[in-house]
Amino acid sequence: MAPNPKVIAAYRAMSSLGIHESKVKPVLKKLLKLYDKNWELIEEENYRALADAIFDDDENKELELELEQEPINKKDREVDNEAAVHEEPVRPLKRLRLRGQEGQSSRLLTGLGPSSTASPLITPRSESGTGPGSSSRLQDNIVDKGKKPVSPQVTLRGRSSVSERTPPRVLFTESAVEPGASQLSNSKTPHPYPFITPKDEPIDEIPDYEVPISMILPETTGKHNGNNTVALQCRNKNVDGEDILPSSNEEATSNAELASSSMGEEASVKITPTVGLSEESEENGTLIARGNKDSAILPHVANGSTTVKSTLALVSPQVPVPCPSGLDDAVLVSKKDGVLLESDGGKELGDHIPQNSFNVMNARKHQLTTDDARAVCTSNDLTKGEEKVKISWVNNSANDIPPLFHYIPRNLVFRDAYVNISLSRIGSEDCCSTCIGNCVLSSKPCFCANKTGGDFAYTAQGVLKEEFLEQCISINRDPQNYSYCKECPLEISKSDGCLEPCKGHLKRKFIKECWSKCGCGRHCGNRIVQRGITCNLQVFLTSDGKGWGLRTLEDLPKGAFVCEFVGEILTVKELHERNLKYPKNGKYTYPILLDAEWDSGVVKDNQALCLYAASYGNAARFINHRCLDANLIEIPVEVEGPSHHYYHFAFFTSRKIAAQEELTWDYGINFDDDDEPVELFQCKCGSKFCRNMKRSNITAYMETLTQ
Ligand SMILES: C[S@@+](CC[C@H](N)C(=O)[O-])C[C@H]1O[C@@H](n2cnc3c(N)ncnc32)[C@H](O)[C@@H]1O
Repeated sequence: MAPNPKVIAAYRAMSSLGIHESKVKPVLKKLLKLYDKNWELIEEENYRALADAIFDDDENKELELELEQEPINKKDREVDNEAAVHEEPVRPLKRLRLRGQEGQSSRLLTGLGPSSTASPLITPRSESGTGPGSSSRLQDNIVDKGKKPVSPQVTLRGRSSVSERTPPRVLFTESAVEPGASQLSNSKTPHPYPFITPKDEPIDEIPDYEVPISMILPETTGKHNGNNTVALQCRNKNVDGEDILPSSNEEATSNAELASSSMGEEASVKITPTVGLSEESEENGTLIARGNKDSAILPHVANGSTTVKSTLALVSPQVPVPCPSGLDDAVLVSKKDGVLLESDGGKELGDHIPQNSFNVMNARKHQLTTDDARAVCTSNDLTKGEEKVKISWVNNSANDIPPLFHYIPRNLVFRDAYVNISLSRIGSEDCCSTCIGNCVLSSKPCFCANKTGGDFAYTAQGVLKEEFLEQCISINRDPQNYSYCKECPLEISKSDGCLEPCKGHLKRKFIKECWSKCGCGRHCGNRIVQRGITCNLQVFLTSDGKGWGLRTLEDLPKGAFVCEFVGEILTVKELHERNLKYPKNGKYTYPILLDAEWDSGVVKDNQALCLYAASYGNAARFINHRCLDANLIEIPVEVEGPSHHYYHFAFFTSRKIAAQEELTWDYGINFDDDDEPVELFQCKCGSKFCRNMKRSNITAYMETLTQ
């Protein structure tokens, strides 16, 4: 193959600085990966980024050597590094390195050097090595959850050691912030969410967005009265005031409309899940679709665009609330015969646009008035009426407010994700079209129970069956339950041509719920997650330094559905692009991979999906991590169709939970994995099984040295 002229030019430029080709090659490779092969960035200022990176690499090696020789003399270096942070230029590579040093100097310093490949690695990572890939993961701000078994600490019920439990599903950025500090505080505490910088803006200028919904479940039901002023910690009511489950089949209403509906297999309306925004259009508040080839089909929005008014979830009357960066990211559009639709109410504006164009959603930036803000605060409902129940929040001082985000009760496609929901894709074996009433009460489980081993996952009381729950818990704790893709979409998404081996995906047990193509009624007991949140939750500031958390205000039985993790549906490629973008904006992310079927063959780009809740999400974004003995467990739930590329990520209680207890789940982080490319948070879960103990102790020890 002919040598790439750009590469040759880079070698030449470095050679003129006296840098040998052998030094340039590995660093250039990393840089190409980091910049997504954007040569312009590399060539800029006569290859300054490349030269910087090579010098950094040299420095790293020197420091590494020093560290080996002089482990205790760390304090001086940290002072130097701190100074370097202050004069740090905006180049991402350098910034990342320095950021890493703050928390874990020696580990990240090896990121670019060949020394990192020298250390023997443990299965399965041993196959991959840590050379180019590891630093790229750092630069991507992606932390995969290590899978390698590490020093066993505790053995649970004869299963694998606690520290082995490292499901690789939640991705955190290293810029995940130090929680707990007030965003509005004027103290010197580091700002917990750097992208939410209070500005001196009048409250009237707070931008607001109306976001049309892309995926609407048929059971989206009543809203509570937003005018109610709710005292903190009051019990929420299901607004419909209805029993969640009917006590008998007779009570259950059949879904006759659908079963006997004239809506045939092809009667769906195509909804484009995506739209791009032009900067120009954003400025004047109108979002112009750039178009997208993919479509989703939704049966229940045949009358056009159903919209959800999504506004900033939290405001304070005294405080100007800036719009977090990226809030413009999730914008969806619906297509209806080329008619221009206005997002509030799906009103037709009458202007026809060409058939092959997607609609313009008038996502005007609403001015949030002081009255609006006051209403939000007095109603103290994080959901702003989007859920059946209110979710209150409490703080310790007027200055503490949870991070700003758009509350959405259902996942929304950001742009490219292929979420094909159509009646025609639901085969007769994927639904129970002949059922009537409540399937769970029926003597013979219907087709929908096949996916859960021929029996329903739920009891007639609407909680998970003990056996099913225990199986899910044990699967999550057993590292044997990982499968590995031949070509991992996560690696492919980096599109740098050098694929690392798949790091493994947990093979989970799915729940399949009855849905609209089923004959049963909306009160069927096999429809739990699709009903949304029904329990009484509250967001609160934790007292142990984890930042905001979510708790229950009522006793919850074992196996009860609490909430699903809701966010924007991104392709992993889009996630990668965001991660490259966000360091610039100082934004943190916490995506969840929907990776249940990635090992099943080649997964198309637009089908490798994740959920991203930084800008658009629900109450689940406040659930903190607890190692191993968390009181929630995540279970994938199939609702709208048999696809396992898109599914719901639902949280159920893994034991009885008393009112006021904080809700936690195990993010699956392997804190002991020295190969982890980025520093996560210092775990303060308090569990006796805490996997971060070793590191906590080391950090505490290092802190005593620097005092
Ligand atoms: C999904 S958010 C949870 C909500 C978050 N506490 C907040 O204030 O918005 C994840 C972040 O919470 C914090 N966190 C979660 N679990 C933690 C734990 N066990 N110890 C310390 N921090 C934790 C970390 O900062 C992490 O990046």
